[in-house]
Amino acid sequence: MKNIALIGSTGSIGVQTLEVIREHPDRFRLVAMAAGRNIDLLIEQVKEFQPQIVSVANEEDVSTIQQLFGDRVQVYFGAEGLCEVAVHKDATFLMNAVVGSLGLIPTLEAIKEGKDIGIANKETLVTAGHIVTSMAKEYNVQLLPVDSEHSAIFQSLQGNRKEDIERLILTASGGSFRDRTREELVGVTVSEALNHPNWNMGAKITIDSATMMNKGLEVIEAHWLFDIPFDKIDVVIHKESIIHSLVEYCDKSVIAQLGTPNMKLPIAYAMSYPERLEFNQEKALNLWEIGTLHFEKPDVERFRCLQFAYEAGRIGGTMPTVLNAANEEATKHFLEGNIEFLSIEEHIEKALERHEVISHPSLDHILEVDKETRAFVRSRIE
Ligand SMILES: NC(=O)C1=CN([C@@H]2O[C@H](COP(=O)(O)OP(=O)(O)OC[C@H]3O[C@@H](n4cnc5c(N)ncnc54)[C@H](OP(=O)(O)O)[C@@H]3O)[C@@H](O)[C@H]2O)C=CC1
Ligand SMILES: CC(=O)[C@@H](O)[C@H](O)COP(=O)(O)O
Ligand SMILES: [Mn+2]
Repeated sequence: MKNIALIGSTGSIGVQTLEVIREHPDRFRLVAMAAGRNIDLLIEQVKEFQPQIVSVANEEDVSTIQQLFGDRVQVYFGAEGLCEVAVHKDATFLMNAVVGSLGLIPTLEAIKEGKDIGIANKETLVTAGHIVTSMAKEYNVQLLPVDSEHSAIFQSLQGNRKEDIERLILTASGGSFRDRTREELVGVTVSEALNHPNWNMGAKITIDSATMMNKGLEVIEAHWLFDIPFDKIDVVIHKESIIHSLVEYCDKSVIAQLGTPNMKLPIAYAMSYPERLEFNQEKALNLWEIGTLHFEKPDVERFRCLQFAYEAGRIGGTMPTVLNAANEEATKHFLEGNIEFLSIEEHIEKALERHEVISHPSLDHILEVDKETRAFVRSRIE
């Protein structure tokens, strides 16, 4: 039995993590969970999974949970609450399914307590990948990829030697606006941007997918997870999202992982690695039905965020922190209807241009740069 702590239980990855736990009660038990503001869903989850502790984003929601569950559940809130859940004494595995760099501190705290981490929350690796990976090594904990592309790479690496890797190839769907020209992006609406062709995900990552910042963040995520230089990480547009990513080896053999677009597979693989769980209810891949798969080179003039991410990743230090923080802030304002879709990349570009990079940043530097970048983007928008 593996005891799981889950942060981000009410989100897209969180809900699917709970489905995996529900379908495999002989393998997993939920002992601690954290949500943000979706208290109605959290209450249903607490009733069903009966964790020992829960956390919510806001203090005013604590009493609602306490009144319903009394002494059966301890209730925390805010950033400290997220950490309480992440380090719960009975958990051996943390599923980090929150969105944004707020996942960083709970991840580091869980690593210090020796928990293995299922990492869906890519922003944590983008903003402070050097700290997360070096601490994971120091405390001998596993960072198990949940992001579909990184799970595919992880699966394609099994049984092979790291020194034989020639190249990682990340696939990208191209997002909601894959077939539009730059001119056709002027004035696009939030609901158009949220209409991802293949995946049903949270709002922030769906917008990231439309700007292709998602793929940029994933390039940096792959760099840290697999310790591969940026020159050896490529992106290919593959509109069907059937091949989840590929690894090319020195003999030019390419190993890929395929499947229907379904996040439960990578979630379960991270939780059960190195074993695989049976999934009888999920739709199997039917290549006869699919027939044809397509591949294209991404146009970095059209998808500028992908280029920004490569540049920020190569510069390193605090540059990826700025990339991530500016993107989080600008995307939030797009979702709130305050800025145009194409302004997202402008705000990120300006934040990157003005930043004086710190080459080997400490955690304090990262937190300060994150805060300062968000304030800069906010001030431009206001
Ligand atoms: N969805 C997907 O298929 C994939 C997602 N990912 C990555 O996984 C992560 C999660 O994505 P996704 O599930 O789509 O996101 P969602 O927006 O669906 O869920 C985010 C979760 O974080 C919680 N949360 C937000 N703010 C706070 C806060 N201040 N305190 C505590 N909890 C908070 C939300 O709580 P609440 O809703 O209650 O406010 C929710 O549970 C992201 O980093 C994303 O990039 C990676 C690959 C695929
Ligand atoms: C499911 C998943 O891992 C997402 O990150 C997905 O890959 C987004 O699709 P894009 O390829 O459009 O960014
Ligand atoms: Mn992905």
